[in-house]
Amino acid sequence: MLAIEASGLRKVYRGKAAVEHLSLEVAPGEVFGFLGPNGAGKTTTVKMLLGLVHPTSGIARILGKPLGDLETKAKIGFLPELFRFHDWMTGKEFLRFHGRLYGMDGGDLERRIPEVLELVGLLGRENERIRGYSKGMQQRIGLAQAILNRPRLVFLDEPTSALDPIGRREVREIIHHLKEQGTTVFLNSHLLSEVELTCDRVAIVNKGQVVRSGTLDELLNARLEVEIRLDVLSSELLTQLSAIGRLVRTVGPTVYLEIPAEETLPKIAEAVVRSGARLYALKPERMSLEDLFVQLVEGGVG
Ligand SMILES: Nc1ncnc2c1ncn2[C@@H]1O[C@H](COP(=O)(O)OP(=O)(O)OP(=O)(O)O)[C@@H](O)[C@H]1O
Repeated sequence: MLAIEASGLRKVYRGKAAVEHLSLEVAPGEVFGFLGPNGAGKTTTVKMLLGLVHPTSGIARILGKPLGDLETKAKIGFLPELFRFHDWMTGKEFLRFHGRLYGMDGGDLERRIPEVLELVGLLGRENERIRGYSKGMQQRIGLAQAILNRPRLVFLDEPTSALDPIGRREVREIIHHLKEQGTTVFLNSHLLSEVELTCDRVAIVNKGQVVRSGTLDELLNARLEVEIRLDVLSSELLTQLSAIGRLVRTVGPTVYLEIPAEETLPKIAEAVVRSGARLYALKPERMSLEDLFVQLVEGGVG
């Protein structure tokens, strides 16, 4: 059973589609990154998956059940973006308040609160008012709230955007811990380097549609940029190399070539040797998620 399965989801606001034919599959236990530029339809998608907004059309199942199923809702956690806290409450009061909203009973809630406080590194600070917490602590108490009900699936909307590098690392560790416990994590984020470090699989969404999805290896190994360092570069060799891959640039006798796969590397070496040039380096580097994101979003690749 998939954690999330969506097919042809569409949401129209006042005649304009915010989400269009969106299909997704998220496996249980996976940390899934959902990426896209501002206005791409990410929040609308999450709201539909959470059962907060009705799709105009399309179907989705969450933990095997149709959208809006009440029993399923009890197994889902959610940390909204820029979560507004009742900041006059102490951390503990805040968690108690949310625990009751989740319908947790007193004994279970009192046992669970110290567990989540420990997990987010706030044990010992629970009797202080949230108003006095740093941004990082506020984000962590928000995370504690999102996992209080031991969810099988957690949606985190930009959980690290307000944090410094240490705060980000802490949130990454919490996500890692959730994964170890088998929790599925659906992460909305603009911070692509974070996503590269955290996620097993990603989907990139643009203008309401998924334009690319897969594991990071599948997406990023699909294109390699190779540095070919030579003693001399003849125009014949440059022509031959340009036929093997896409010429990115040359710097003196060094050529940068984009190639589709590692299997192309021996061809490059052969072409160089045949031309009589000497090969000092043949260095493939995979694209960063940021390169791919910019290419898909700016190039409008479907
Ligand atoms: N309640 C609404 N009424 C009308 N239009 C809406 C509503 N919610 C979203 N939209 C529009 O739908 C589109 C997608 O918005 P959405 O908030 O889902 O994008 P997003 O990818 O989450 O963006 P961001 O990264 O900026 O949060 C936008 O053009 C937005 O203006």
